[in-house]
Amino acid sequence: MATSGIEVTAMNFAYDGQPQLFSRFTLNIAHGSRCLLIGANGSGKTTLLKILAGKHMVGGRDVVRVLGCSAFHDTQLVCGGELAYLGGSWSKTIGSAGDVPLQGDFSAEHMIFGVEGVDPLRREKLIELLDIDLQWRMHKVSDGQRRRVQICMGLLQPYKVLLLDEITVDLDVVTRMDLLDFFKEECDQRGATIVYATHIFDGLETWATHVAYIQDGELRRCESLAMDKGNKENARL
Ligand SMILES: Nc1ncnc2c1ncn2[C@@H]1O[C@H](COP(=O)(O)OP(=O)(O)OP(=O)(O)O)[C@@H](O)[C@H]1O
Repeated sequence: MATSGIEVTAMNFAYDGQPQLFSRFTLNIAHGSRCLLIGANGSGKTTLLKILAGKHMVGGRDVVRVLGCSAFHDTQLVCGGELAYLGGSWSKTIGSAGDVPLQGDFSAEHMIFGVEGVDPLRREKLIELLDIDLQWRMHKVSDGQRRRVQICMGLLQPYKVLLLDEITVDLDVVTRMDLLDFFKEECDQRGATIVYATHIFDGLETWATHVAYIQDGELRRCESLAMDKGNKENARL
């Protein structure tokens, strides 16, 4: 069964009062791929992921398509958990104050078990994988521990498309590798599609199936890595 993954067609985008960041930008990511999104600081990776996550309205319904639906207009994609975005710091937007870090004396258990309609086995697996102590108080843990709870919550629903923006940056090496293995399993077993923006390439040479390289809002390269397996070129990602 052929299912569409991510399709961006001739997309134009600029932040208010800024020059055009994406101009007639086109990208196709096949269903079931693990695509690395790479590029220099400011090249547009986060912006692209947020657009794919339906956080910005860009053009009409046909410009940014995820799983055959419009990323922005078809809100059931995000509400139903099929399209998930994990990135940035854990914050909430408060009116004119902008993004304010999440504060408050909550336990990890309160946060994780607060997500409704979750398969308990999947939840158990994630808690174990991320080595989370349910008694952690969220305002007293390290950045990496807080990040693990954030990742756990973001993965509780079995997404079909997962957009990751540098989320493994605070994780220790072992947890990062375990998580990458979990993502690979999710693609192989459930046909999930993952786009992962990162600057840390350790262990990704054989993990990724595709790489997309953007420079100043332009797609410079988008290709399969499968043919290159074992090729030293990949090690220089
Ligand atoms: N909210 C915003 N308003 C205006 N301009 C923005 C905003 N967010 C990002 N930009 C600009 O858009 C461009 C792309 O930023 P973006 O965050 O997408 O890059 P990036 O590739 O994710 O960078 P990094 O690797 O540093 O995370 C940059 O020039 C940035 O200054």
